Amino acid sequence: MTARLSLYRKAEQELYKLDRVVKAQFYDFCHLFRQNPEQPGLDLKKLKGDSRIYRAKINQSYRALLAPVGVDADGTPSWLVVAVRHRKDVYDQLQVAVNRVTGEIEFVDLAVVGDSALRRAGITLTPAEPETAPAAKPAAVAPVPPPAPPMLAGYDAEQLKELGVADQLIDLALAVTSDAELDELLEGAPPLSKDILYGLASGMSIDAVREEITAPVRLAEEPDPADLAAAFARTTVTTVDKHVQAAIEEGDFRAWRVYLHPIQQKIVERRYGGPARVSGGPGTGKTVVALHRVKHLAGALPPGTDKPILVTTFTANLANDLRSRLASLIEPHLMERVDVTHIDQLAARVVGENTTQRTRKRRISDHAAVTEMRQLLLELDERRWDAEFLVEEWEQVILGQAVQSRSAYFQVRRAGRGRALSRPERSQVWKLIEQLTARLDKLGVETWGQAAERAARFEMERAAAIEARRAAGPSADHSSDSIRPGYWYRHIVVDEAQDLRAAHWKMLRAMADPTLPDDIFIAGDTHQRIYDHQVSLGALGVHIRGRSARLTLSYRTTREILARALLIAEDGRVSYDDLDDGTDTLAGYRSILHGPPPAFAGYGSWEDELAELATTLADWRTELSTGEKGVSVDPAGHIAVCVADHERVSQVMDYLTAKAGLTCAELTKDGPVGDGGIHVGTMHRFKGLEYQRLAIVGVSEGVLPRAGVERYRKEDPVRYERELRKARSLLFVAATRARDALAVSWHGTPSPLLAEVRGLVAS
Ligand SMILES: Nc1ncnc2c1ncn2[C@@H]1O[C@H](COP(=O)(O)OP(=O)(O)OP(=O)(O)O)[C@@H](O)[C@H]1O
Repeated sequence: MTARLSLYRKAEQELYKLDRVVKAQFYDFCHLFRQNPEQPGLDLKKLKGDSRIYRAKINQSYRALLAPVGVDADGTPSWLVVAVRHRKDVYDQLQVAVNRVTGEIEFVDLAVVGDSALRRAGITLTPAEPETAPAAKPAAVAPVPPPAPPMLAGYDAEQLKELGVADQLIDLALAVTSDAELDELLEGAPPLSKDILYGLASGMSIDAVREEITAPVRLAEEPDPADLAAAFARTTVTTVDKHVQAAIEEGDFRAWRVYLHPIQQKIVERRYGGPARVSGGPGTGKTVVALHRVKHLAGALPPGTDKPILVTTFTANLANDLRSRLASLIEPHLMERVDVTHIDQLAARVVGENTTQRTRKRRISDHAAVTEMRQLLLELDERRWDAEFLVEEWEQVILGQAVQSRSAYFQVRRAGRGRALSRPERSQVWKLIEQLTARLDKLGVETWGQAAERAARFEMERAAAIEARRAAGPSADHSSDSIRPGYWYRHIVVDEAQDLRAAHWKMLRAMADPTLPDDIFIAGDTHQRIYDHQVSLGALGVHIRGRSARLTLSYRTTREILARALLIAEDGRVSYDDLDDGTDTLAGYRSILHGPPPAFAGYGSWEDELAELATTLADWRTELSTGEKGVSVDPAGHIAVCVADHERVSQVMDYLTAKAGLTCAELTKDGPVGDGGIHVGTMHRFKGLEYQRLAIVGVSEGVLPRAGVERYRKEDPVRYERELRKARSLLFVAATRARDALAVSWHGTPSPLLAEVRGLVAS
């Protein structure tokens, strides 16, 4: 071998989209190039504009653009493929550069920039292989329409340069006058330039861009712009070896495993003095960061056969998803060191280990507990209290704050509970809850909240014993101790953290040594909280202050979907907590993906709505399997229907199967059940998932929020607001599961949560 060859990310993405035959010819090209780059068939030539870029022939039509990036210790020259494209799209002006902020190699691609933007900035591209005589692009110069004011008129070249925009793009960026022009300019732009310019165009202030986008990726010292070898060492590339074929065939699906955004990378690799948290809107890669964090931590473990890393999340199906994604990211021997368990399962395990078969109880849902409470109130002929209110009071105040006694309950803060309770009322509530717990006990059952609280207590006792032993010093006699000598886990990584209960946090806190760094890593977004478990981590001993980071760039959802989803989450009146005592926002949350605007439509009846749904799903299925944008997909598992409640799941599935001949699988807590291609489930089940096309149906008044909520409007306004916010978050979670297409519909009167979006669609 006389040359080493690597692939720049952009080139890899271009390859994904090429025809199979060209891909195969590219593999042959790589083989020949590695043998001898100079062989005549490859026709290696420098571009005229940038002496560091060469073009070489893949076949009659396609060219690889390459840059020599240094020589290995054994004297082998190293080359980087920066682009793969049709020869008519190769221009002499293409350039590689070293970014002055990140020090990474950047390939600036003006070939995809729109003509009007190029002309406005006075740039003419010269084809490297002209068909006949060299011609400017475009041939016919249409008069440039009178310029609209430039979008970034408030900024100057020096500012863009300082932020890290690639030099070649600066004049063009300052000249663009519309979103469409900006999209064209940035399609082939290096990632940092893209982030900065989209950030400024979406209204972020220059200081916010500097702080959130540039600062996290700035090298300590300005890099040498001429040192391509050093820049190459800093750049993530794919090595072209026998595995490249598999990588390219896998396409975009592997991207998250290989290319972290520099901000994601920083969060993953940092050493934290204590618990740390990453937040960010849907699809910004929080789970991806959490998984890479596990990889990073697992790679640094001392050898062993134990499982010192816990990865946990809210539900069984999300835990399954994390497990399979992690298995595709890390080596099997590291995977064996990781315990992936959903939080209730973990609590159940702790309770199981600390109790005997005889004292173990069957777990019931809160819903079942409300039914028991209702029965109890009936038997007592107690009409002053509402069963749901009492069970919530128990869950959120008594269990949530680990209130152990009646006198403690008199003192406790009941923040967010709405209705105030006098001392005599608290006394009545306490008594009724005592009666309920006695009743459940007799039945041999407990709620998941009770189990979590018990687990927390067991673990806190264990942690206290460990600390006491530590305080006593190594020479003390521990022979009669019944407690295991150490903490369960060295590192804990939590995903979907916004929905964990206070008791879960207390349990987790007690399971990892609080004196060691990198103990707990938390990923979550409070805008997506769909259960009633609001906590203040600091008060539970999980101190994240000063160790929080936020992601703002969505990799999942198109800008069109995001803009509508934001109107659902934030109507200007709602504020969201940051899992501590501060607030969180979605400021700067943005996407660089484009797609059709989501459809919002109302129908006269449920039957009409279902009929239209069937047509939409059939169209989507055909479009995906016939290769939209040139890439065909087996539509199974890529299309889903989301509804507010379980009853509607059955109605949708029955209709689609019986009347439209479409096969469905129901999304359950353990994932899809059945082998039908279209997944159907309640909004709660969609948490953490994503689909290429998604329909949300039945979004009518009285469904979201459910009709029962209305009675709290006067009775208990705080509760009313809480219910409204939960419904809002639920719809927000649902809408942001869609990658490319979203259709939202209702029959009769639409849900009030759609008011703002419908206003936008109508205007
Ligand atoms: N660096 C990256 N490169 C390519 N794709 C990425 C990257 N980071 C995230 N993604 C993709 O973006 C999508 C969303 O990522 P992820 O599920 O981690 O987001 P999230 O913030 O956890 O979302 P949610 O809060 O909605 O659950 C996934 O398809 C993921 O593969």
